[in-house]
Amino acid sequence: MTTSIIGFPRIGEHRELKFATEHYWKKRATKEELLKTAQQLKAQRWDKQQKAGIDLIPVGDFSFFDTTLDAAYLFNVIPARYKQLGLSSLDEYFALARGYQSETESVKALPMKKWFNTNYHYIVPEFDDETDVKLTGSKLFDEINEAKKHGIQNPKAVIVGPYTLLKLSIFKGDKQPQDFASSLVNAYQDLLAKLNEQDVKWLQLDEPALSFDQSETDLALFTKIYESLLPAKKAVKVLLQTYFGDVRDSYQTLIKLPFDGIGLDLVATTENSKLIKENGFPTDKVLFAGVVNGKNIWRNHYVTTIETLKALNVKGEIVLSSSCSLQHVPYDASLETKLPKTVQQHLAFAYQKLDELVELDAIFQGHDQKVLAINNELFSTIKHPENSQVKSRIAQLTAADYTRLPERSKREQIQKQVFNLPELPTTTIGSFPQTKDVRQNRSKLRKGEITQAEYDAFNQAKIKRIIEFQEKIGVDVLVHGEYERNDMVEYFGEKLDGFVFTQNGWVQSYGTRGVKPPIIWGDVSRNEPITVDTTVFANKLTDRLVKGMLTGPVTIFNWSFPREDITPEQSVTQIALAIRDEVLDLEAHDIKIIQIDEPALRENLPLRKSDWYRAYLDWAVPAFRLVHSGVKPETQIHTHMCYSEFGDIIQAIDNLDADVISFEASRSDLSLIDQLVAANFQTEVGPGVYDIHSPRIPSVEELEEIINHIIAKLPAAKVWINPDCGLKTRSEKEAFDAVSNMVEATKKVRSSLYETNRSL
Ligand SMILES: CN1c2c(nc(N)[nH]c2=O)NC[C@@H]1CNc1ccc(C(=O)N[C@@H](CCC(=O)N[C@@H](CCC(=O)N[C@@H](CCC(=O)O)C(=O)O)C(=O)O)C(=O)O)cc1
Ligand SMILES: N[C@@H](CCS)C(=O)O
Ligand SMILES: [Zn+2]
Repeated sequence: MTTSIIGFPRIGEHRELKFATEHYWKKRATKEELLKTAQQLKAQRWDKQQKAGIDLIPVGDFSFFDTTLDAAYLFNVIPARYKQLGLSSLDEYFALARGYQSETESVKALPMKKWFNTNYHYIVPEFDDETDVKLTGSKLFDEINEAKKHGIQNPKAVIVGPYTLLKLSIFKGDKQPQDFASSLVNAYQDLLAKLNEQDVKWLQLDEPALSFDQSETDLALFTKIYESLLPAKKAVKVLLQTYFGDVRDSYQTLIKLPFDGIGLDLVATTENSKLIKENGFPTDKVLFAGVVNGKNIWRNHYVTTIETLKALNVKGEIVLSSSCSLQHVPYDASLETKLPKTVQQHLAFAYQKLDELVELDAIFQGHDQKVLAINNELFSTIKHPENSQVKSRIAQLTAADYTRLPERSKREQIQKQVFNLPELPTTTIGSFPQTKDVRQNRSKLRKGEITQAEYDAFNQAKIKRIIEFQEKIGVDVLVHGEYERNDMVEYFGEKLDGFVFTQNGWVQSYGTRGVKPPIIWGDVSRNEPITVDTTVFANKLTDRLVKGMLTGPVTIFNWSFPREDITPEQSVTQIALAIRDEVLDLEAHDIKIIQIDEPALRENLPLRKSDWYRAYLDWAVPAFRLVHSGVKPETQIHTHMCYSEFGDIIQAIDNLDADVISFEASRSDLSLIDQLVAANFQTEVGPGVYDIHSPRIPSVEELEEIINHIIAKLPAAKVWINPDCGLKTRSEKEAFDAVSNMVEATKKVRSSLYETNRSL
């Protein structure tokens, strides 16, 4: 046994799981049809891995929505309000992930958060004082049986570990994570017993939470859990798997505990290699060396990898593995037929990464030096297109380019006067539903079935309709709807020089939703306007304010596959200059409010706090300022962020120096508001008043209550009212009803505010 992977993409080579699940949700397919698609996809993944020659194949990494939710469901971490719905287990599972609404019932979805520093989102499990943790589910065991039946003789069972499960969950009652440790240990012991019965040889417990800073209390909890759990393992070997970062504070603990294997990410950081070299690695444990990058799509440079492995000087057994689950990269680079060969030959998606592991293994064992030479030759020819103009523009930047004048409080006064908006102005985050006809229109353009003029005319009709809708219900700051965008990052990538695109490079973002990240291949520049035509078209249709809508440089970078020959700071600055030009162009075309979305700002924050500023925020925040520092005082700059923990970087967010920021806050119970108050946050804020990822429509009363809650804490003069993210994933009915309720609720709160003011 010499190769393994942590996990594999599960959406299907052609997103079969997305379509099957969405059909099931719309009652256009039966449960049996959905299960059949899932079965076929699992079989295909196993076949691919087996054929490639992977020795230890993960089972349990498949999911209908999210594997953290799968673990919570398996262990009965299901709040009573979902159980009370009396649904089938599959529908109950989906209710946790997406919320549930019927004639008589209405339950919100559990919160969704970014999975560490990726664009994948997990569902946050919820414990309360009534949570009775025990092994009640069977998914993992069913999949082990299924895999064995399919001919996978030696499956590696995979599940989120107990420590990470506790660290990522929310606790609604008085009980704290440590209060659930012993019942969780019992449940995992039962899991081990079942796997023993199934004659499973390896269990991979994913504990990526160890990549965060660990306090003494954290480590004590971790140790307590595993000291109790590991004696129950009997014949099952336990692999403690980490990824995305280093285990500097837990390494000593890990090597002392009786794990049979330890999995470390040797790509994201050099720290883990350093730990092994300096402290040694126990000969009685297997090192699962994460050497093939699960987060980026470039080919592995074998010489460097072999050197890294040799330098570890590990005397015991080494299994070559991926640095994290391969779910963060697309399935198959060989499906990409339109890329220039100069680019294509450097790509490795999940299938190619399986081959890389097997080839590396052969080289490491001294069998295949020819492959090594071919790989070396490939790397000697790599050449990223350079742009000297961009380089010299960056060289000439000074502090003034990063500073917007006058200061924000003065701008706030000027803008209030110029715009004369009512209290609690309403707006949306940008996108309106990307309905089937919108996608089909784009698909027809791609296939050459319609002309560009026909494509544009269709989108213009959509823009006209959505402007009319917003005017009719009384939204204060309008958007054009983003109909022309396949995605908020891919679209910008397509319009900028320096990017290349895949036809089928889909990666799961959450549930059934996927993205096709563009690839940064050369220096980035803007050679033509991007959004000016559509925004100006919308602006001319109404007397109300229309907000221009851009994606910020950090988000464009984070949600693309980045080149690795220049630093992230260099790439982001190049993109920032390109978006700056677009901002100034919009302003020159009479667009008075411009939103520059940065939902990924928090995502790429280093996992270790000591690296936050020096290694990231010190250049990421200025990059945003560079984008908007050139506009007039009366041009209002908005930004938007969603689905991350913002509490700990609130100051950095204020330092972006935007005029207004909209946040996702509704799914996380608006706790962000208290943090904003505590931080004396200066930017005007639009805390999302409802969750757009759920099909559930919030009532006017519910929204009134939320708005009142917000303005009880924040000064109404600084508050905007908006949904928590764009509406592109909703149906038109869901979006229209919810936004109408939001505007109606705002009007009611507004009039009661005026009443109160009058009576004072
Ligand atoms: C806001 N978020 C985003 C994130 N990351 C991004 N890169 N973009 C985001 O907007 N991260 C955080 C959050 C939440 N994440 C997401 C991610 C993805 C979606 C989403 O709605 N994805 C769509 C796919 C979008 C897209 O690229 N569409 C293309 C292709 C459409 C297509 O499938 N076309 C078919 C034909 C159409 C038909 O006949 O019906 C085809 O080509 O075969 C496009 O519009 O052109 C998804 O469905 O997964 C939301 C939030
Ligand atoms: N403007 C984008 C932001 C999503 S994070 C949208 O509305 O979809
Ligand atoms: Zn968002």
